[in-house]
Amino acid sequence: MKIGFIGVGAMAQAIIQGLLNAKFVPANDILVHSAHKAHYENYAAAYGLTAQETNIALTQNSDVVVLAVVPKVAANVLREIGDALNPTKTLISIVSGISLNRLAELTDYNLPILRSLPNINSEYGQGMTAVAANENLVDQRKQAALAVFKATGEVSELPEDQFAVFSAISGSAVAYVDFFIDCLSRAGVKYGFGKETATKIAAQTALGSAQSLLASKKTPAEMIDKVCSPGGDTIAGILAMEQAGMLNSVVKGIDATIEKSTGNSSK
Ligand SMILES: NC(=O)C1=CN([C@@H]2O[C@H](COP(=O)(O)OP(=O)(O)OC[C@H]3O[C@@H](n4cnc5c(N)ncnc54)[C@H](OP(=O)(O)O)[C@@H]3O)[C@@H](O)[C@H]2O)C=CC1
Ligand SMILES: O=C(O)[C@@H]1CCC=N1
Repeated sequence: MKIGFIGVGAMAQAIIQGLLNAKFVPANDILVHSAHKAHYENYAAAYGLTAQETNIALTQNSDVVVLAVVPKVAANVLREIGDALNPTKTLISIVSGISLNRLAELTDYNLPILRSLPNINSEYGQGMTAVAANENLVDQRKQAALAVFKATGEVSELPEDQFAVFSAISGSAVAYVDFFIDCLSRAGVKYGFGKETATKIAAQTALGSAQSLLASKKTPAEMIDKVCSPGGDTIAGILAMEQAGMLNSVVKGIDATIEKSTGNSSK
């Protein structure tokens, strides 16, 4: 199976590296093209991928075409490759905010299309990807498209009307979780730890907490209660964080993320 990536930015590279790590396909079966020749050619050369001169050539030579450009250029790229797509090829979009119907409208209503929203942790096989398939993507072809993301982490099939929220609490939330880790690390620095040491401690604590939460099948609140010894230090910290508006700050951040991706305000 030849997989072509239109765009080799941050998210495409994370998926490609995840696929290479998983040995999903031979490196030269991954085709790439992007806006800047030096960028996609150097990237292809570094990892043994196959560079393509144009988006159209990439589409013609791929079984699966992954649209990995930013939303504002996606429509033009889809119009450009429309004639090179046909129902024997699967179109996968990772573009935030573009519906299955809009993808078909810009190309061809007969195409098998998978709308996806991955996250950057795909690079290390720790991704979390939402997918929605159109009615033309079924059976083996659908399984092959899902396999691209299963090779790089967890996959959840979701109705399209949940994609914006998913994107906020997963795609974008990688940055928010890292932001929290950085906050812990800076607090460590305030009290004299070196930044590198503090970050390692905070990151391992976040990793261990997430793994323990999933393994325990308990709720986050139950895990919090186990850490808060009666009359102890942690409950004092939780109360101070809440007094500073922790929960509201996070929800406001998610509101802003959803508003940006949909143009709709929840208020
Ligand atoms: N970053 C993330 O964590 C996530 C991103 N996404 C989605 O992924 C998409 C890409 O985001 P991201 O990787 O962050 O963005 P980047 O800006 O890092 O990458 C965009 C890529 O598009 C390429 N490009 C621009 N114009 C064209 C064109 N006309 N033809 C071919 N390639 C073109 C650029 O080329 P060049 O490199 O040569 O300049 C670049 O490689 C977005 O739609 C975003 O919504 C979804 C989930 C998570
Ligand atoms: O910031 C963005 O627009 C993309 C979508 C989800 C994560 N990154």
